[in-house]
Amino acid sequence: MVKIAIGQLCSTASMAHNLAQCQTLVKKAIAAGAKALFLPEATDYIASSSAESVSLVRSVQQSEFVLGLQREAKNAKFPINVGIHEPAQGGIKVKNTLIWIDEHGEIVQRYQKIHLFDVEIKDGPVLKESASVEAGTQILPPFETPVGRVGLAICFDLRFPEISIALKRQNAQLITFPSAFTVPTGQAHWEALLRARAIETQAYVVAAAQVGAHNEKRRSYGHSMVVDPWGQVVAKLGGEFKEPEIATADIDFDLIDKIRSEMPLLRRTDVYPEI
Ligand SMILES: O=C(O)CNC(=O)[C@H](CS)NC(=O)CCC(=O)C(=O)O
Repeated sequence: MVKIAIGQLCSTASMAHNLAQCQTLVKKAIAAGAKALFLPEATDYIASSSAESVSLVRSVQQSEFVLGLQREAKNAKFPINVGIHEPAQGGIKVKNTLIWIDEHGEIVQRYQKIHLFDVEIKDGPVLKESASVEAGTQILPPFETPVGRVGLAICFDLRFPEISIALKRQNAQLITFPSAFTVPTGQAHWEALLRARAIETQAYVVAAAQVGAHNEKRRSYGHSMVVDPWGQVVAKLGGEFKEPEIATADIDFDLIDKIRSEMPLLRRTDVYPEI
């Protein structure tokens, strides 16, 4: 059994301000006895346009935000999973990535978001992530951490169960979906999707989310949560932003093993392809 924390905040275009919010979250997570902190998608910044996003991006070696979090991780010997932006080749677009900073402060794993959020919902959000973001092309194999074997995915990837199924096949015990969901799609789908991914993978689903108004145009749904491998919501935050908040959950490895042995989900790869 090991405790994890999810952090919920409202990132703006100020990386210094976002780092300060994360430093608060690290303190709260450690005080609560957590052994790792999971932060949302795009925690380094949320811009108000594609052009602003491209103008803000820095390499990890030059990002005050990432360097600051690496210092936190190293000083406290405390792993941090955080969604950031990184420059793409050519300097025209950015990558939407998720990095694992280990207890030595080193970036040891990196996943690049595969599915980009291009939507045009009538009377709802219109967003074209692909205007500024380059899509990833690989599912990252799950990796060992002090809080279990972790598989990485980001936000809109949640709607594509293939990633979760592939991570489960490779024995992930925790699957992350750091997010910045829109309010209407969050109200309609967020919890149902997260619980479905947990139930079908029999893994913990760890979903740290952005919350509140980032700028005049963008607001996120919040409701960060952790779902256990039986589909129960075991940690949950709200949908209003007042201050950076954490919630904690115990990761019970025996529960994962018990559920997987009591109800084996053996795939019929003779009927449909293995993912
Ligand atoms: O823009 C950034 O910097 C950070 N990226 C995001 O906020 C992304 C792309 S706009 N948001 C989503 O994928 C929301 C998905 C969603 O809301 C759904 O699937 O319903």
